[in-house]
Amino acid sequence: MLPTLKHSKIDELDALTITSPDYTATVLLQGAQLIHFSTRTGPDNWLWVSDKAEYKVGDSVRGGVPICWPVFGQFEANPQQVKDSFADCRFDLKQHGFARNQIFDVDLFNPLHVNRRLDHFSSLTLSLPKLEDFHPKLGLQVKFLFSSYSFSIALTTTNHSDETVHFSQALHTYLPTGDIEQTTIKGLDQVSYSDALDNWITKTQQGEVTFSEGVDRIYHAAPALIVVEPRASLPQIASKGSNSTVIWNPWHTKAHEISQFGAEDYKKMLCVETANAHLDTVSLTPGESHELSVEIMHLAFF
Ligand SMILES: O=P(O)(O)OC[C@H]1O[C@@H](O)[C@H](O)[C@@H](O)[C@@H]1O
Repeated sequence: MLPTLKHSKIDELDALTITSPDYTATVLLQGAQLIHFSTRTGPDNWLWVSDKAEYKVGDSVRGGVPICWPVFGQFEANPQQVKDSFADCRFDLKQHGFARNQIFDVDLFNPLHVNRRLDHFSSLTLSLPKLEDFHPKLGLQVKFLFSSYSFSIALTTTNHSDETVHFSQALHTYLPTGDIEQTTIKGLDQVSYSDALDNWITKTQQGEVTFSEGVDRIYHAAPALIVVEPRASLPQIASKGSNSTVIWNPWHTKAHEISQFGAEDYKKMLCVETANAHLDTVSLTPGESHELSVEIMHLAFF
């Protein structure tokens, strides 16, 4: 049976749900935000979404995979060339850009792709509509691929202006965990990072990443990662077009500063973000495109 696409409303927001016998995925048109993916063998949501999530126009939902674009993090913390590229931008770039609050257009739903290994995928392609007065002129297309064992999200940014544009971005993936204090991330040993909670000092990761206090770090590399947590599943994360990885958990100490976030939520989530952020930015000459993508598989489900 081919996957089907159904439109629904979650409170104020339009959602598209793709259903096949092997998997289910739900994407919000606001922000092209994936909020649910599950498979027959991994039936719980692979993404963390806050119980306090609000589905309101103009507010990014806390959870799933928000898209930070065309600027990651606080605008002022970006390199000067990014700030210069967006100096005349009339959209709100204070934190994580503005794409996460925009309503995307649906370009295409394709229920069946087959790869060389004869795995079946469906795809959904959304794009940022042409925005009046968006300067510099950048296009953004978001393509989701769903299969019985993985999902991927690819952001393609195209420079339609007549000058070089420098930007930053992230696929801000929220993952669930059974217990943050027993969660580790493998793959970042010896990678240097900027510690946002310690004056942006550069440090070097020793061994696996563990969580016993708030973590807000930008690692200066994007290797393949495995998240090890107490439940049986082991998300494996592969990135392309990315040179930085953001790891974030606000802990109870900052929980109250985060919207749509409960006091205890930090125990059950972590963010592993596929990014070009902080010292790492993308530069596009006129007419050039760049693709950033993440693929998540669950090893234990094979
Ligand atoms: O509350 P927001 O805007 O969704 O941001 C959440 C977090 O996003 C992370 O990517 C940042 O590293 C954190 O510093 C930030 O607090």
